Parts: sequence; C-alpha cells; structure tokens
Amino acid sequence: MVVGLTGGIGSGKTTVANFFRELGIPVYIADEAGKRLMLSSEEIKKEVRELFGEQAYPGDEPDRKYIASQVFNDSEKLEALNNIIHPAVAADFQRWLSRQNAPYIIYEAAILFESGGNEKCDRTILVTAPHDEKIKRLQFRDNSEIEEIEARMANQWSDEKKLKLADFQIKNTDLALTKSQVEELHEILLNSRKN
Ligand SMILES: CC(C)(COP(=O)(O)OP(=O)(O)OC[C@H]1O[C@@H](n2cnc3c(N)ncnc32)[C@H](O)[C@@H]1O)[C@@H](O)C(=O)NCCC(=O)NCCS
Ligand SMILES: Nc1ncnc2c1ncn2[C@@H]1O[C@H](COP(=O)(O)OP(=O)(O)OP(=O)(O)O)[C@@H](O)[C@H]1O
Repeated sequence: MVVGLTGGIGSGKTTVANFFRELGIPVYIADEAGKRLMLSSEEIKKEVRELFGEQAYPGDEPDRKYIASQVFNDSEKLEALNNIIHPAVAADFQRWLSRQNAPYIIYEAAILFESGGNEKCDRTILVTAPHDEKIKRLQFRDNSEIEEIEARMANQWSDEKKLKLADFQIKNTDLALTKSQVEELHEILLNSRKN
C-alpha cells in the first residue's frame, strides 16, 4: 500500500515522515530523490542546462538558488523543470518500491496533489500548520526571505483545496501531539490494509 504524504512548504512533512520511519515504515522522499538525480543524471543535467543556460550548472552541481530564482516567479519555467524532474523521480520510485517489503510505505512529495501523484497512491495524508508558524520555522531553518517563501507558496495549492482530496490530515503544531497523531494513523493504516 502506497501512502502519499504531502504538505505546503514548511508544514513539517519531513518531520512527520521521520516519525513514520521510527515506527519501521519505509519512507521515500521525492524531494531528496530529485536532488540526487540532479547530481547523478547526465540526461537531467543536459536538459536543465538547455532550459536555464550554463548558469544552472556552473560545474557538476546545480546552482539551486539560481534555478529557484528562475522558476518560482515563472510558472511556465517551473512546469518545464517539473517535466524534466518528475518522470525521473517516478521511475526511481518504482525501482525503490519493488525492493520494499512492508505493510505500507510512505511516499513524501511536496506537490503530490498539484502534480497528480496522488492518483498513484492508495491513501493520502496532508500535513498542515498555521501560515505564520510555517514562515517562522523556515526563517529559522533556512534563513529564507519571506518573499522567497511566499513565491513558493504561490505555486502550491491552498490547504483548503488539498484537504478536499486528502484521506487524512495531520495538524503539526505541538511535536508531541504530531507524534501521537502519526501513531494513531499508523494503526489505522495497518488495519485498513487487512480489510
Ligand atoms: C527549484 C529547485 C532547484 C530549488 O531547490 P531548493 O534546494 O531551494 O529547494 P527544495 O528542492 O529543497 O524544495 C523546498 C521546498 O520548495 C517547494 N518546491 C520545490 N519544488 C517545487 C515545485 N516544483 N512546485 C512548488 N513548490 C516546490 C516545496 O515546498 C519544497 O518542499 C528544486 O526545488 C527543484 O528542482 N524543483 C523542481 C522539481 C520538484 O518538483 N521537486 C520536488 C518534488 S520531486
Ligand atoms: N511542530 C513543530 N514545532 C516546531 N518546529 C517544527 C515543528 N515541525 C517542524 N518543525 C521545524 O520546522 C522546519 C520545517 O519542518 P520540515 O523540514 O519537517 O518541513 P517540510 O514540510 O518538510 O519543509 P519543506 O517544505 O521546506 O521541505 C524544520 O526546521 C523542523 O525542525
């Protein structure tokens, strides 16, 4: 059973994914796979260079800050980048999935619903947190500018829209409460598999 896990920027997806990992559940993180593939795949490097110029890959490693500055205020360029990265991540995920042996696995992706990835999931979980809390956490973690965070948010669906499609919601405010929501959901997922 594939359980999709998503949430807006800074909502706490990775924090929640790590709680599932502590329960012994295999977790695939699409953002990390995308990063790894941008480093290892010559095909991706070539296509990204064609799209954004040499500046996107000054050497062997991508200039993520430069690419971000090009895509989050230009939805056509973002779509073109997504079209390069997402199929490669999907193939990598299928290879990973075929090696797993667990009652269910977690597939964590930032834009699961926006990209239609939810259609390949048996269940979906949305992590939510108050807007100001997300901004505070990201400023603390990454030293990000508010404008940069809001530009990414503008390219993601609202929680209201995603909640209509999600099977479960995890409200990530207090970490201890988040952990207990994960433990409860884990039991539900184990049982729903038996039905
Ligand atoms: C633009 C890139 C180079 C910026 O890299 P950077 O290290 O700054 O950010 P990172 O990848 O860690 O993402 C941080 C957050 O930004 C947001 N974000 C990233 N990609 C997207 C996207 N395509 N659409 C909307 N939001 C996005 C998410 O909330 C994500 O959690 C990178 O995000 C990227 O290659 N994105 C396109 C591919 C993609 O969709 N990746 C995510 C799922 S595979
Ligand atoms: N409940 C919480 N209370 C306080 N800090 C939190 C909480 N949940 C997450 N954080 C912190 O907020 C930051 C963002 O969390 P996390 O990285 O899990 O979010 P994310 O949704 O995966 O982020 P991104 O969208 O950038 O990939 C991290 O520094 C994390 O340690």
